[in-house]
Amino acid sequence: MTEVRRLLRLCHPMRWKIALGVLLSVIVILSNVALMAVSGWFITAMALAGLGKMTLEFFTPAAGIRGLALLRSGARYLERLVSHDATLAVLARLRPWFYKKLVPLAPARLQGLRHGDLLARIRSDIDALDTFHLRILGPGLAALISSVIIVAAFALVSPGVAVMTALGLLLAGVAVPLLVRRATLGAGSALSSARAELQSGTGDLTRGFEELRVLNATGAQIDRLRALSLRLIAAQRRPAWAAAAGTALTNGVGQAMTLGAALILLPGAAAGEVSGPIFAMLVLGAMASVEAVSSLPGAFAAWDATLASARRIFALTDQTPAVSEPAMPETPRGNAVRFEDVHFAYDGGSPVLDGFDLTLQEGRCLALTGPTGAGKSTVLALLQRFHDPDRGFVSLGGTDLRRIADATLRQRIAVVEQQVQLFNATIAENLRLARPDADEDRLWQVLEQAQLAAEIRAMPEGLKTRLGELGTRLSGGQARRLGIARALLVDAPVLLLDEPTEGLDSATEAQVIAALATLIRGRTVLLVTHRPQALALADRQVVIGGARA
Ligand SMILES: Nc1ncnc2c1ncn2[C@@H]1O[C@H](COP(=O)(O)OP(=O)(O)OP(=O)(O)O)[C@@H](O)[C@H]1O
Repeated sequence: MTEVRRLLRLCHPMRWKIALGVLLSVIVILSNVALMAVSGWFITAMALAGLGKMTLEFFTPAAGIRGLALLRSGARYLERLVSHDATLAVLARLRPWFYKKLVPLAPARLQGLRHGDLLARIRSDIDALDTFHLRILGPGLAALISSVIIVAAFALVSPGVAVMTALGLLLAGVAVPLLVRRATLGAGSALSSARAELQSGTGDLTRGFEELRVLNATGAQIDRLRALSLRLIAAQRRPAWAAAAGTALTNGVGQAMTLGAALILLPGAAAGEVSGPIFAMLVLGAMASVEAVSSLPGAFAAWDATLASARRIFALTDQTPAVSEPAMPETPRGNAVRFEDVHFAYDGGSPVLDGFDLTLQEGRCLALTGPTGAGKSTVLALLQRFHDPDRGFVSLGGTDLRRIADATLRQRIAVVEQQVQLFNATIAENLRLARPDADEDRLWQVLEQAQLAAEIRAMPEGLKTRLGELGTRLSGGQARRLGIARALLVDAPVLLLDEPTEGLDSATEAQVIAALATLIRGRTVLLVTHRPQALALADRQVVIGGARA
């Protein structure tokens, strides 16, 4: 139930919109019941008046019927408008909320998750949460409020019919939905995991088109996708069946309520205590009143899946970040880097660093080399404070990283990775991630320094060229140099270079090295590389997992 409380808290800022949606739903339900009841009364009264058995003032009820019909349609339209607006507002709030929660968890706590799984949580699970107030919270409240009003109104005319209606509504609004919920128990987690699997399978297929074609493995992947689709359909089947059966049962209860009202009123009608028009009014009113609870079986069918999605989301956001912000942050004096007796292992694994020492003086460039798996990237990760050492400390300007605020550290350290992360935006936008206020002159300046300006000028749209997903419109060397331009824009005094020329041919490598030579000037640089050309940039080389050079 804690998930429900937490979902309610997330909906809290939208409470007035949600309340307005509920109010409009109540108006729809009540106007419908009133419309049926008044129509029943009116038709019977007209018939009796036609037989000369009563006199009838025609205009008021006829106008009332028209008014109720208009009210019902208008309120239904507004209810849809308001409820969907509230849903979109909730979703618009949930996505950034979730993303903000993820940021401090990256990368340490998200490494175990596949890209597709994360995407599924951001997309499907968050989307599934809209069910909570659109199909569960709103209809549940509207059902409760309108049921109470209907029963109270019936009680004024016939306590017997009121009691029967109350029982009918309890049956259709509580017992039937509980049955539906029982039938769908466990289906929710199957559904959300099938959805996530399909999403990540589709992602693999679209990202890996080229490789799959070359490997002639497209057929197998499509079969996998088909199997995942069938799994999703199978997972959807049970909740769909249960909801449909629930609707049928609810309608059945509605028919029984009609019959029940007639049976209760018959003796009174026979004795002349209940007039014909009142008889028709109550019978049709009882029939229509089941609408108050008719959406609840669907709501309960969706309940399990919604809670499963909520659980998956909260499981992620509840994780504590791998590192915490200092209570009293200090400003590092200078930019020298030191690792002192650093011991580190990834979550319970075997030690990666075991008493590691390193001194990098301010303004120097140190190359870190060593065999694969020796821990070079781990050293860079520790210096970016993605993790804290298990023992020993890492310092910048003489201050332990644990005492430096995250924002200060990000201003001090720029990174150029082997795989430069580019976004499906323009070149200018990709650059301005590093410095949103940089003007065009500044962008061209860093592009010149990164030896990329001429190539971008030759593109028809220049800085406005869109890079495509993951920067696919650029060659490997261009992407690297764009990464270097971005790092130049950060203008941080400390620079981490992780295999910046790996995988490039020697001509492209020479271009990238020239760009790097500009970038590292005057900065404190830790360079991870095996490439002799890149090694030449360094003043000193340290071999990790081997002898000191
Ligand atoms: N996120 C992680 N979780 C668990 N173990 C990890 C993680 N990242 C790296 N490792 C392990 O830590 C060890 C050091 O890895 P690291 O990537 O730091 O080495 P490296 O020297 O940079 O290797 P390479 O030259 O291949 O990039 C390896 O055994 C690796 O499997």
